[in-house]
Amino acid sequence: MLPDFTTPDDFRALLAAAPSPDGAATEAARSRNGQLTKPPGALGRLEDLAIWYAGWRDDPRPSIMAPQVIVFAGNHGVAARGVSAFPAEVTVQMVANFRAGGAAINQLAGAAGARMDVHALDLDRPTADFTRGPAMDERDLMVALRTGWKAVDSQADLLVVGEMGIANTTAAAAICLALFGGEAADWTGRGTGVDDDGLLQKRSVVADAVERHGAHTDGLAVLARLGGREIAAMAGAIAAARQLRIPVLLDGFICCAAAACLQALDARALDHCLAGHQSAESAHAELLRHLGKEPLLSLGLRLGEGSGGALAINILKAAVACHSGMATFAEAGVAGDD
Ligand SMILES: O=C(O)c1ccc[n+]([C@@H]2O[C@H](COP(=O)([O-])O)[C@@H](O)[C@H]2O)c1
Ligand SMILES: Cc1cc2nc[nH]c2cc1C
Repeated sequence: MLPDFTTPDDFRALLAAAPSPDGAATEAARSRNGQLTKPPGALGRLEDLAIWYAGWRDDPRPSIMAPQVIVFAGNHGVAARGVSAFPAEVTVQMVANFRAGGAAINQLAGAAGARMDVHALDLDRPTADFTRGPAMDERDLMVALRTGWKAVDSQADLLVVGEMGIANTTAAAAICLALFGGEAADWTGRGTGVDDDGLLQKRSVVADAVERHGAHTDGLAVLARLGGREIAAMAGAIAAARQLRIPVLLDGFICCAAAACLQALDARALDHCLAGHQSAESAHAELLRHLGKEPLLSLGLRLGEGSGGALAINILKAAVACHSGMATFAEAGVAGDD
């Protein structure tokens, strides 16, 4: 059962008390892996993926039958500052496209055998322009966090969270600058494809925002001041998945910025997460280094929507299928190496 929360302190307490992978299931999976009909280590990273998954699911021989993809959408006041190649109306238009089945993520979730849910958060009430004040007040932050928290299906066995929000690469860059420091240019990329002038404008908006709000180590303060509703909802969903022992495949730059806010709250908060892919958004590689995550895929995607996470479901499914479905040396009558 998923506990509920109402205040930021409740949320912090839940994160601090979140479950860890099961040691006995991990060890049993490691032992099984050593008996499978292949030279030791020959399935490379797939072996570690399956053992990791087994530990989180508390099942030495698991399967992935019910992956869930959730796309959260939000609108950003900072979009009015000329930081995106596309107008803010695209957010609501793409939500209609997700619901009609016409977006890339519909196809990628389908190809991975995942159910897909879409949550649009108050699209007609954009967050405040964070160069002028906090993007969200505490109430808005808690509503968005709880939307994400409650969106996770407790019966899912793998989760991908994705987003749609024009201007949200600006918010994600500001979050990274506030949490990790450096220069605005280090964290600011082209998003949907701004030109050179747009990139300069975006960098100055990111620098202004962090100058106004200051660098912070508190993940909830950073989420409220510089984030957005879909970013907070992704953080809520990732945190809920941990409570439910549902492993998570992280998506691109914005998803990982949401995850970074959780990591700032608790160093172990992302232990149940893997990086699904490395986005082409220029700062994603550095963000993944800060999260200590090695991406499963690197295909030049810079779409968001959960696309890279959804693609990676297929890799994890394949790893778990090998682990749980292969014969052991004894079962197959194949001579071992001893
Ligand atoms: O996931 C990524 O790494 C990623 C990189 C660039 C753009 N996006 C998507 O593009 C939108 C944000 O881009 P922008 O230029 O409006 O900030 C938002 O809807 C994201 O889903 C996503
Ligand atoms: C068309 C379009 C689709 C998207 N999907 C995620 N972000 C997006 C941004 C745009 C502009």
